[in-house]
Amino acid sequence: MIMTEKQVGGVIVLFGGTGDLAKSEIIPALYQLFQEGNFSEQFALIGVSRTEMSDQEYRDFVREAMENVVDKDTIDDSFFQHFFYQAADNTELNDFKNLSETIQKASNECEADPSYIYYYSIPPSVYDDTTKNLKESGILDYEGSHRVAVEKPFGESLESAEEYYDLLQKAFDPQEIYLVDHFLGFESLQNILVTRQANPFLEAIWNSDYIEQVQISLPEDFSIGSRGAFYDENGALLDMFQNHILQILAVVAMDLPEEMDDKELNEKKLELFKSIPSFKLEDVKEKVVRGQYDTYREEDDVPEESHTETYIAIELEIDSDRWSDVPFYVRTGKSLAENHLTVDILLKTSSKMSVDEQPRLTFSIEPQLGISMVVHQKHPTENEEVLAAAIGPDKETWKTIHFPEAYENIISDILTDSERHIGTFEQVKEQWRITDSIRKAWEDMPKPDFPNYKTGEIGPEKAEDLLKRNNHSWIYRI
Ligand SMILES: NC(=O)C1=CN([C@@H]2O[C@H](COP(=O)(O)OP(=O)(O)OC[C@H]3O[C@@H](n4cnc5c(N)ncnc54)[C@H](OP(=O)(O)O)[C@@H]3O)[C@@H](O)[C@H]2O)C=CC1
Ligand SMILES: O=C1O[C@H](COP(=O)(O)O)[C@@H](O)[C@H](O)[C@H]1O
Repeated sequence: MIMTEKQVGGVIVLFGGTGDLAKSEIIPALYQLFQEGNFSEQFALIGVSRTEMSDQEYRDFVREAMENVVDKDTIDDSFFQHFFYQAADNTELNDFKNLSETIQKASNECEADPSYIYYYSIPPSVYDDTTKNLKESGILDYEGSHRVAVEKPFGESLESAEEYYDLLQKAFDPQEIYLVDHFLGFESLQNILVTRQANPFLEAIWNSDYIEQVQISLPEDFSIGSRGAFYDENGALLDMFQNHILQILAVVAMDLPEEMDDKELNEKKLELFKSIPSFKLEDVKEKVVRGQYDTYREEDDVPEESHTETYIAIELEIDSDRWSDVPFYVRTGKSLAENHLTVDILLKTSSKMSVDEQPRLTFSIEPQLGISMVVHQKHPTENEEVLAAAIGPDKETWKTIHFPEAYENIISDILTDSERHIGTFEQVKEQWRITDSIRKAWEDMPKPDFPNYKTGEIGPEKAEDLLKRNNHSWIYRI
């Protein structure tokens, strides 16, 4: 159990309750928290989307979502009694009057506590109307506490993120606003911080004296599926780099505070973001590679001439003494040969002999978990040779532990007023500054020659060249 000694109740309004994210992540996480006994009987969830459905149909939908992730014979039916549904177009104030009635009905039936969470699992384009209508319909005037959770990407640029946030602040206090980046909920990402803090020898080498380069890799072996409309507007830069990748990079590169409390960690992370320079046009030409997989333009809701990138590889620099001249390489893409989330810290070697693999420390975040290391050792039979040998991870320890899913940690934070796995708006603004600088340069460059990589392969050739310039190469796990 990850939440608290105390069970929580209240009302969750899940906007986008029929969408991909609700089905694949949010509902299963809620079920897990329910199963662990974190919810009291006094809780209700209202799914909202434009699709017409009865409460019973929504309960069936939720059951189906659960059947995808747990054995259907083991599902606890009492979970579904807490679910209700309201069809509403979030852009229509009138529909919020119906929503208000459904909230009252669900609250009465479940005797729900007067604590309200509004989860925006909806396209960013409807965030503003949702906030306005929640306020104007009087829902936010109900007695009790009100919190809002907003999915990434938060905004479409620094400017629009500021506008969204201003509007949110007209309806909610800053401490009631949760900007969700679910990667921060990965236990194995948080583990990087704890490992650094708990092993002083690591902090001692966590700098350019010992570290030659860092690689953060998030290749995905699946396509954009049914998310064409959303994806084509965003691309890999906004979908993965602006949020997840920059947050991972911050966890790896930030200075550690003296006290590992949430506030100080967030401040150190903000300092790190501020030390990443914005990209200039020349930097982008040299250090940013984009790609598109061969069949992307045939996907549903994707224009035939789309120039949206489904792949990016970027070399970032961090302007600090700790990281001077250490390149941070990041890459992500759809329809690739690999599927994992891995952070490789490549270490300098003093070995005179040439060894194929460089010494490194690896944090495997998904789907494998754990830490492993490659060190240079004496060759057992050839006295004059050195070989690279792997150490760990300790699979036996991991086997005995249940790792909460990312969304369990995130939702648990929202329910319990914690900010452990939540970033801040100041960080989001810095993330946009960096991202916008790349986008601005792209606007001034000729359109890329897309598509430029084959489904099921490692990505565009130019991504290889990006590292070759520095005599480095990507670590692939195929
Ligand atoms: N899917 C994923 O893996 C992840 C998604 N996210 C973020 O989560 C959010 C949702 O993504 P995802 O679930 O994939 O998107 P989907 O397109 O699958 O779902 C969107 C949901 O919003 C509803 N919706 C859309 N427009 C309106 C409207 N005007 N009024 C009311 N409801 C509306 C849709 O239902 P209907 O059409 O019936 O109205 C649907 O339930 C996005 O911000 C995305 O960036 C974040 C992390 C991962
Ligand atoms: O936010 C997103 O994340 C997923 C990857 O997250 P995971 O938890 O499924 O590994 C990514 O596929 C998606 O495009 C993006 O919107």
